Amino acid sequence: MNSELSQQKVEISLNGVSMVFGKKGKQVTVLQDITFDVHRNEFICLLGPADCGKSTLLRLMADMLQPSSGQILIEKEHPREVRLRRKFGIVLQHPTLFEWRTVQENVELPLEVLGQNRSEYRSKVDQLLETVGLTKFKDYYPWQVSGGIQQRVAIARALSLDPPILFMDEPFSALDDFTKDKLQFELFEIKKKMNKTIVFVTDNLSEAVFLSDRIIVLTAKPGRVHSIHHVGLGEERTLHTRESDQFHLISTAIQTSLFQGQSHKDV
Ligand SMILES: Nc1ncnc2c1ncn2[C@@H]1O[C@H](COP(=O)(O)OP(=O)(O)OP(=O)(O)O)[C@@H](O)[C@H]1O
Repeated sequence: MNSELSQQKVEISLNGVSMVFGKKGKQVTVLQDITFDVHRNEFICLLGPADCGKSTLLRLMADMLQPSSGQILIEKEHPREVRLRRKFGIVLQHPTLFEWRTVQENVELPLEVLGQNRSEYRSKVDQLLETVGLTKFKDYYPWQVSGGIQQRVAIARALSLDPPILFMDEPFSALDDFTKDKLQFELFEIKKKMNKTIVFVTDNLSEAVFLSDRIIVLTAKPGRVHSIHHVGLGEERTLHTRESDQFHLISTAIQTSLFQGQSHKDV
């Protein structure tokens, strides 16, 4: 571990986490003995081949599933406690917005459900819409805006209660390359501005390198931690980041890990 990282507070810790599903009368081990920490304000990507258990791992962290063995702690508590205190937000591949509510009303929904007073949260929501670049779309309905804008709405909604942690499951995979690049850049800026810890699932190497502080490379079935890579691109990401020597260097190293992780004999 580099010394800068060792000084940061551990926010999420996974210790020997395994997940076994029963499928057609058979037990299938999807994740095996997963151990790593996520530090406060870190951007971590879970990267691995299709079907290696990335989404399952994210769902375990978000208390949507319980591990078959091992332990997950967030701020030293069970994910359930943290979920009940609404200390994390979740963004999935498809934004699942309410079609009959405007962009602003979709973003406000979690605050409304909690019974908060609209006059008190309005200025906070306005600020959030500004941060994620949605101010000019706030009175539109989801069907009137593009897929990229819809996903921004889902991100803003996940941030509406100002949780310190964001779990994101392939949120940009359904978008075209141009929109994807734009949203990756914007997400990096949002993370910096709002000081969030982000755990992001992807099978896109370039996306993982562009966004992350560290990348956890998982092996093919069962998913295990093959290697953990410090990306080392610093605090600024620009249109030229992908052209840098460091970007190519780290991408090549991760590509090798992914390749090795496909074949368990090589791990
Ligand atoms: N509730 C469940 N019951 C049984 N099997 C499941 C369940 N959830 C996931 N699986 C299985 O776990 C395996 C891993 O799925 P998961 O979605 O976590 O992989 P992934 O790496 O995110 O895949 P992809 O990149 O293709 O989205 C799959 O074979 C899937 O069928």
